[in-house]
Amino acid sequence: MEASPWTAPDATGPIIELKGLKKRYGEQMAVSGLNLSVAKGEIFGLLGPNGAGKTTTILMMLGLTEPTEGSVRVCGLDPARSPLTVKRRVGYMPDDVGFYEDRTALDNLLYTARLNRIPLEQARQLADRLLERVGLAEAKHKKVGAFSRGMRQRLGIADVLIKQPDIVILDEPTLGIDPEGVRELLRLIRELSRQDGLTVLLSSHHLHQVQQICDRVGLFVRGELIAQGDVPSLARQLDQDGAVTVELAVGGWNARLAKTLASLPGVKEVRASEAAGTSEETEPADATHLAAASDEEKAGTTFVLLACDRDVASEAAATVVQGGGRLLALKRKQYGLDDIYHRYFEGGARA
Ligand SMILES: Nc1ncnc2c1ncn2[C@@H]1O[C@H](COP(=O)(O)OP(=O)(O)OP(=O)(O)O)[C@@H](O)[C@H]1O
Repeated sequence: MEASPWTAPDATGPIIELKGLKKRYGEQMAVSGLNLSVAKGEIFGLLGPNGAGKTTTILMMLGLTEPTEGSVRVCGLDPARSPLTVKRRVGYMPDDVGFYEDRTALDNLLYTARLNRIPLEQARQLADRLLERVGLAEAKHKKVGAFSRGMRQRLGIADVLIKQPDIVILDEPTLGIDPEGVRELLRLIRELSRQDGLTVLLSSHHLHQVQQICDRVGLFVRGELIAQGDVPSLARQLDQDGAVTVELAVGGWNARLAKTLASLPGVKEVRASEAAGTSEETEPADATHLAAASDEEKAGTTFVLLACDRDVASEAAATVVQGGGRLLALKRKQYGLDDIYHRYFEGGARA
């Protein structure tokens, strides 16, 4: 018989809570001191390179492997003590979902429903609804062996949803799917979170995809969550580490302006290039309103890139205006997860 939960599920608290979580395999520390909270309805992305500890963490959340140290709470339950209850409330989709290949999509779902003790009539209704939801209504009587990778993944989602879980954990859900299939799958995941209040934990290497749909992201490196937050807050963290780029389009550029900008505290480098034959590197991406400028004006425009260790945008603007220049465009570079990923994972400050 299953042990009773340590704490009652709390409607307002985090639906997933990991504290000081560690997992050791022999000499190898697969997960070391992980702290993480995920709120109900949130889409959280676990992002990290191979061997970072993502799967091990997921297995501990599912009660499939025991932590060496620390605590796991999923829906207020300890998965190691209440594995069956946790299994009922959490749907897990591994990166390669196993189906009965010679059975139809519908039969596979009904089989999962039976394992979860869902009465047949209810299971049929649920399966029909879910197949519709994941865009497989037409293919419900086709054998899964003939399904494409994208169709299998969508069926995988229906398969984890048939037991009506509170949380779904998706391990590399978009692996091997074509771009259109990826878009469809991401749209579906987003919809399930927003419309149905489902909590989604998504493990991935794919920065762009994670960035598109996750509310928050955790960066996993060598068993540690080195940073977590929404993308803008991770970007701010990146800025604080010293990497802001301010881009300006200036009319009436001159050597004095260059010198004054270079002397602003925090400015490390000033690079300027004329509009005619400008390099992409220094042309502000947001300089669209320059399109309205006359050729004469454009010809007199200089694109200026300031490499800084803090945000100097407003001081730079004031400097240009006070120095007699015309400020035609200004842009502070926004960092995406790509920049963050490279910074942290590939020889960056903390790597
Ligand atoms: N059963 C096991 N026995 C021994 N070592 C293991 C075991 N499972 C995982 N490891 C090790 O623990 C570390 C973390 O592995 P894990 O599979 O959790 O990483 P991951 O982030 O999921 O990687 P991937 O993206 O490749 O799936 C790796 O160094 C791995 O070799």
